[in-house]
Amino acid sequence: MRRRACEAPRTGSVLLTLATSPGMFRSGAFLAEQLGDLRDEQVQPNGVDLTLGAVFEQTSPGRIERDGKTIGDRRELTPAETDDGELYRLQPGGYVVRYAERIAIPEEHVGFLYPRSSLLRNSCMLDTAVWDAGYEGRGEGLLEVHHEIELEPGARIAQLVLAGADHEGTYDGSYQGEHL
Ligand SMILES: O=c1ccn([C@H]2C[C@H](O)[C@@H](COP(=O)(O)OP(=O)(O)OP(=O)(O)O)O2)c(=O)[nH]1
Repeated sequence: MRRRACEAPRTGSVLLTLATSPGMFRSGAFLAEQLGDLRDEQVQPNGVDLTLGAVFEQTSPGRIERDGKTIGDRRELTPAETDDGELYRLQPGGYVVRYAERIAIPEEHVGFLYPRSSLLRNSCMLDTAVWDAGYEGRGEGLLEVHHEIELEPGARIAQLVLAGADHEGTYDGSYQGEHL
């Protein structure tokens, strides 16, 4: 049974009550079942870890207009061959990263992506946006590097969580089906 906010008990924490109600945030196991094809270590209690698929440096300006947008050109970086295998060695700056996993946000849900805390602890940040119901593709984010870091291709860098959500229509934007 779904509980409306106004029906939440007055004792205890309302936030805690809502966050644990059925239909709110789904478990990592539930999301993993939707996505399939994940390594065991990617499945977390509350979400699924996404891994580093590709890294790009933007090379020309983009544009956001009132009606429409242009994404700037970019250059894909090649990881260095090291004694420890392939590594991206990233100097401070901003990089567009593409996640390796094919994401599909089921209807009646919305996705939120967070950086892995080890990135933050290494002076890096991943900036992310909303994952709409019905979106399918391999998405992208902005990696801010504030101190040089080495990242292995396929390393876990982010965690996707899925929440139950009302919506009208499903995602039909320009990124639908990207990089599949
Ligand atoms: O960090 C994120 C967040 C979302 N997405 C995916 C899922 C989302 O559904 C889709 C579109 O995002 P958004 O709606 O923010 O794109 P937009 O800039 O508004 O473009 P459009 O209007 O073409 O959708 O991109 C990402 O790749 N990275």
